[in-house]
Amino acid sequence: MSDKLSDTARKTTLEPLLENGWSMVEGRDAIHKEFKFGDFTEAFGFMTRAAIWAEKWNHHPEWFNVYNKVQITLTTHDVDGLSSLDVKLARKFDGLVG
Ligand SMILES: C[C@H](O)[C@H](O)[C@H]1CNC2=NC(N)=NC(=O)C2=N1
Repeated sequence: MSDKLSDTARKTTLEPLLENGWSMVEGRDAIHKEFKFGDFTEAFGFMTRAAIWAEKWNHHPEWFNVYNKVQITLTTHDVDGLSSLDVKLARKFDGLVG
């Protein structure tokens, strides 16, 4: 389990994600990003790789897929808000497509 992100951590670790396509979800302490791929196979390939990391770190995305798009919301249900695990997973997901 991870603590809710401190104000300092939000500046240092969340800010870079918000400059890289992630945005705050309105009304929730959560971040969101839409990933777009060439087709469904590529999108599902990404989801498969992402799922393996999520399971390894026991931290799971809320996500929605249609064809070549994957919309992802990250938050930590155990603390009812963002934690360092969300930052860690967001960075990993960005890395999988980068
Ligand atoms: C019992 C189990 O460890 C918890 O429910 C984990 C599983 N995956 C999780 N994923 C996310 N996103 N938030 C959590 O609080 C969380 N908790």
